[in-house]
Order: sequence, then structure tokens, then C-alpha cells
Amino acid sequence: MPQGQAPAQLPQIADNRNPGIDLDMDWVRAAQANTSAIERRCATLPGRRSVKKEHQAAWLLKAISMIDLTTLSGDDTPGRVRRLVAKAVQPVRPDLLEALDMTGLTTGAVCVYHDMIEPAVATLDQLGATLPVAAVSTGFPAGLSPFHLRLEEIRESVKARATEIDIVISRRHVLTGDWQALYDEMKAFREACGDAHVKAILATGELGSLRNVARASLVCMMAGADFIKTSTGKESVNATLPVSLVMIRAIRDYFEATGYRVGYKPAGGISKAKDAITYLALIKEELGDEWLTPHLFRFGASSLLGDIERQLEHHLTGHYSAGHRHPIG
Ligand SMILES: O=C[C@H](O)COP(=O)(O)O
Repeated sequence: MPQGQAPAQLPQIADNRNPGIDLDMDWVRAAQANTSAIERRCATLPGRRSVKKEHQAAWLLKAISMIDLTTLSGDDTPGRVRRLVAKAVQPVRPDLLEALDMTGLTTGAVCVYHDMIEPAVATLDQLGATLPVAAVSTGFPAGLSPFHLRLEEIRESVKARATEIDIVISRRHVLTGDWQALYDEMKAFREACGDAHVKAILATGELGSLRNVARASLVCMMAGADFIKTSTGKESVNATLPVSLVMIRAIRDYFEATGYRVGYKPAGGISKAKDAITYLALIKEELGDEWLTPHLFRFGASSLLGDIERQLEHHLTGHYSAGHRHPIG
């Protein structure tokens, strides 16, 4: 793809995602993250400017369209997944949507374990809906099962009709600075995905430093990740604003170097509408409006939708309770 040209949809698999920099690990080693500057910047995000009241509902609806509505529990059942899919297809009560003058709203995708792909796809078929089904894979969440089984798990999920695969990287490759091993692993996962889109979960809470987060982000993008994602939701520290800023700036650097737009998915612990708006503000300020689309931005979240729905209700009754002020709108 020519430099600077935007793909029409989610980035497609390319023969060469890293012209001239594929094995130039100096570029990766050069990636720095100044922790105190990152933290200072993030401290300014929540609560500094206002969202105009008339735009609040529109931004919350936009946030819904970018949720990977998730259930990733050991006690998941087909019934729970059927309900999740029904909610993803109709995420807001019809009367609320009508009052907000909106039709056809769905979440960005549903996100489940491999064994739950089948009930998810069957429910979508029954409802006549075409939402993407994302499957977590490669021994999620630890990613420590035999390598050939991790590849096989991806292939099985694609066969079961998952169109997005959320892989987990081997944290040890990052912690030991073995960038070539991380690159090779990601490339193998990318190839196993075939036409499915691949999100690389970095498990940033386990990577030790923001510098490692920046480097791991660059390596995964070079090896073909369509999205980079913060967390499995199972680490003790999941999505944070500082980690997000580092990953978003890595996406920007990578775009400036190659012309490829890689998506971003913060995941784990994002459950409040006001936090969702803070993330959208961060994306708008750092990457621009182009990234504010389900093709390039997703929230990985199991309970965010409920709070957004509550805030929309409050909005319609005149009592918006986000409590924070943001620059969007
Ligand atoms: O990828 C998505 C996360 O596992 C969801 O985490 P959450 O349950 O904290 O929203």
C-alpha cells in the first residue's frame, strides 16, 4: 500500500508490513517512553474541558459502536453467549434509540472463548445479523501452551467462523528483550489467521516498563498485527491511560514510518461511560478523527455497555452524570 493511504476497512494482510525496517531492531531499541512526561500528560486528560451537552449522547452512541462486547469466564454457557449476542445486536432499548434519533446501532463485535464461537455465530445467523465474532486464542490468557497448539487453536477458531482473533504474546520475549522471537511468533500467528483480523494482546501489566510496551507494540505491528490491545482483563493491572498513550504514540510512529493504520483496543477494567469518553478524547487528540471508527478502535469490555445505557437514560431525562469534562464536541 502506498505510504499515507488509508485502507477502506480494517487493515488487510500485506506481504510486507515493514518496508525497510522489518529486521532493523535498532528502530525498536530506539523506542523510548518517558514515564514522567507520559504520566503528566495523562493527568491532564480527565476533567479539563467540557463536552457540550448536546454532543454527549452522540459520543456515547459512538462508544457503543466500538465495544467488543465480551464474556470470558470459565462458567460461560451457550445461553449466556446467546444473550450477549442479542445485546450486541440491539445494545440500547429501542425507545431510547428512537428518542436519540438513531437506528441500526450495534456493538463493534462480540468477544468470546473458542468454544463459544459456535453459539455466537448460530445466534447471529438466527437474528440475521452480521456482527464480527472475535475469539481469544493462543492459550489465552497466559499464552504458555505448546506453540503448535497455539497455532492450531487459531486455525480452529477461524474454521468455526471467528473473523477476528485476539492472540496473546509471550511476555517472556519482551522481558528478555528477544525482539526477534516476538516478531517471529507474531508473524506465525498472523499467518495462521489467514483472512481473519488479528489483535495482539500485549498484557501490558506484565511487561515491566512503558519502554517495553512501546517496543512490543512496534514489533507486533511490524509482524502484521491489525490491532494492538492492552490486556486480557485477567492481569492484576489492565488498561491504563499511560499505557494507552504509549501504545497510541507507537501506532502514530508506525503510521508515519510505513503508512499503515493499526487499530487500538484498550481492554480490562473499563466499565464507566466517563472513562470511555476519556479514551475517545485521547484517540482524537493523539491520532485524529480517522481512528474514531470501529475499524481502528475498540473497547474490550464486559460491563461498559450497561453504564453507557444508564448515562443515555440520564441524558434523556436531563441528568447526565458522567461527572467529567472532556474536549470532544
Ligand atoms: O478483552 C476484554 C476484557 O477481558 C474485558 O475485561 P472486563 O471484564 O474488565 O471489561
